[in-house]
Amino acid sequence: MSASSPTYAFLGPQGTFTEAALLQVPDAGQATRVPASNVNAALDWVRDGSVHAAMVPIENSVEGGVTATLDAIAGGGELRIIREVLVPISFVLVARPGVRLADVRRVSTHGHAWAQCRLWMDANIPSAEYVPGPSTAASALGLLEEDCHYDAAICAPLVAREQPGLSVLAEDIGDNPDAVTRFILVSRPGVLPARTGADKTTLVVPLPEDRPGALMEILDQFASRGVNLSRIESRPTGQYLGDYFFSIDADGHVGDERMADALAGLHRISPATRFLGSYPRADLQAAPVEPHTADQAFQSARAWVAGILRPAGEPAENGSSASPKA
Ligand SMILES: O=C(O)C(=O)Cc1ccccc1
Repeated sequence: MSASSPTYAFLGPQGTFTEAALLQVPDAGQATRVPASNVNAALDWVRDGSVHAAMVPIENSVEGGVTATLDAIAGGGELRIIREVLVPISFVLVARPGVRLADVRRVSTHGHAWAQCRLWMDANIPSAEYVPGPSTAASALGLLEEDCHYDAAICAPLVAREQPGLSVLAEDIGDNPDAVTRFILVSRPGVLPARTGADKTTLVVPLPEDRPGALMEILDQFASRGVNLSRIESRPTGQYLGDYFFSIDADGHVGDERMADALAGLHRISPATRFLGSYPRADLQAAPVEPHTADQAFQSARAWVAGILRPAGEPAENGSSASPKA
């Protein structure tokens, strides 16, 4: 891995929506791009230093969180999200030339693509059996293999255009024409992306065991500091039945006083809370901030308490005295 040109892993092979997301990263077009066969492999390459960063899907507007990614970043060696990318998604149904829609019995694709084409499938090939694939492009390319055991695949229009061995049986088969998937660029902990004023923070918060109201306490750390949540999902830790963590996206940057204070509160309640990064929002939308939760309000509140604690007559760090002038 050379220091000058970055190496990026992505959920491959070529032609996945994840590759389209990676190509939105300014230097990715010229960078070395390495396809991974699954999200875990891509993230392990980041952890062991074989790549600088990996692009993986995290959430889509129809199915919600991509659990493979939520689980993979929640455990193992620490990782940091340094960027998010939004990709509008449209799907096509492809098959080998000569195969007709009426011939299709088994269809392969990524689970999130299948979930987003359910209505179309029910209306057009109701008896089709689903064959889970590692990615949309992997399923499409699988059709070209000699021993392929399915008849059609759901993938991005680009894959079909670039593969002469595939023909398009149907276009725009997604149930929601406005479907968008969110992808994250993940690196090892290092430099924190600068605060832009329109940022997002991702956290993993283990639910404290057997404590009534624990979830409410967690939520209150955000609510009482004016921090809005844009995603919250519970996931089983896999350790034992009933053991859960929360995967959370919150509006703001750890450099914002209200977010830093909320994180400190979370750490008191759930010390194994994991910080997964603060990074610019893809939509550049700044969250509205009430005056009483702005940085200045936290700073003046801290100064007020410090003044109470300071021995009488001792000047504050900025030289002013805590006691009001007569
Ligand atoms: O399989 C792909 O092409 C991916 O990049 C994962 C995915 C699948 C469905 C919608 C968005 C992303």
